[in-house]
Amino acid sequence: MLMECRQLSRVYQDGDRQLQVLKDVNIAIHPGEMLAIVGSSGSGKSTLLHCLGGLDKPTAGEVLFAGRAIQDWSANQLADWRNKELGFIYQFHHLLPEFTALENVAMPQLIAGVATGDAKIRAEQLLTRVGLAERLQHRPAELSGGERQRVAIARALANSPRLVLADEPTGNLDDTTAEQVFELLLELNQELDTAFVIVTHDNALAAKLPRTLSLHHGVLDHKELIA
Ligand SMILES: Nc1ncnc2c1ncn2[C@@H]1O[C@H](COP(=O)(O)OP(=O)(O)OP(=O)(O)O)[C@@H](O)[C@H]1O
Repeated sequence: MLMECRQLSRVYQDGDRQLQVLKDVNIAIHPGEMLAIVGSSGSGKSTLLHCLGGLDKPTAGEVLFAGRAIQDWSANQLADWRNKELGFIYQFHHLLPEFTALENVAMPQLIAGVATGDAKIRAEQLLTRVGLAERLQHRPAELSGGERQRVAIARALANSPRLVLADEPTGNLDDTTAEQVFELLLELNQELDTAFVIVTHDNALAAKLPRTLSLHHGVLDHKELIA
């Protein structure tokens, strides 16, 4: 199993009130699979993704990556793990504005200790794969919204992660561009050994994926059995 949540709960303190955002969530994510998490606004989707990515800690339960409980790790261990094993894609691209597309995709590799020349070669290959061979030297402000998300996708894949977590990756795009970017994610999942978890409120896009989990007020619709 690549990643698991077991009886995951997250409670936020809201003044003197307790807000239960996730309740006893069980999920098992297999290597290389692709799944969507859907649910209405406030149902806990982003909180779940943050718990999977080690950006938020569960109040109760466990989050396991390759059998290891990540909630016990130090901030340094988590940062190193995120850099090497995970990729993140957000609704807004979060690219570094003063750097070119090529430099943005090379950056996670440089942080991981890859030599500059090798990082640039891989960045060029990835950007070519996502259709941006002619845009390597452009800065984010010189790219369209769809192109920026393609750079963000290439960046997320730069260190060959085992898992990509995407929070509304097409949420800021028009329908046609959203569909194209979503198709690209599907193709990349087929080509690579990388699992993708995609949070979306777009049920039509989610329906294209082999598996969809639905959150309602922090509870998964169909509780999954852990093997
Ligand atoms: N750090 C926090 N402190 C207190 N409450 C929080 C915190 N983070 C999220 N919440 C609350 O938890 C609930 C779930 O939020 P979350 O962002 O996970 O929902 P979501 O399904 O991703 O929503 P959306 O689709 O609108 O992004 C919301 O009611 C939110 O206000």
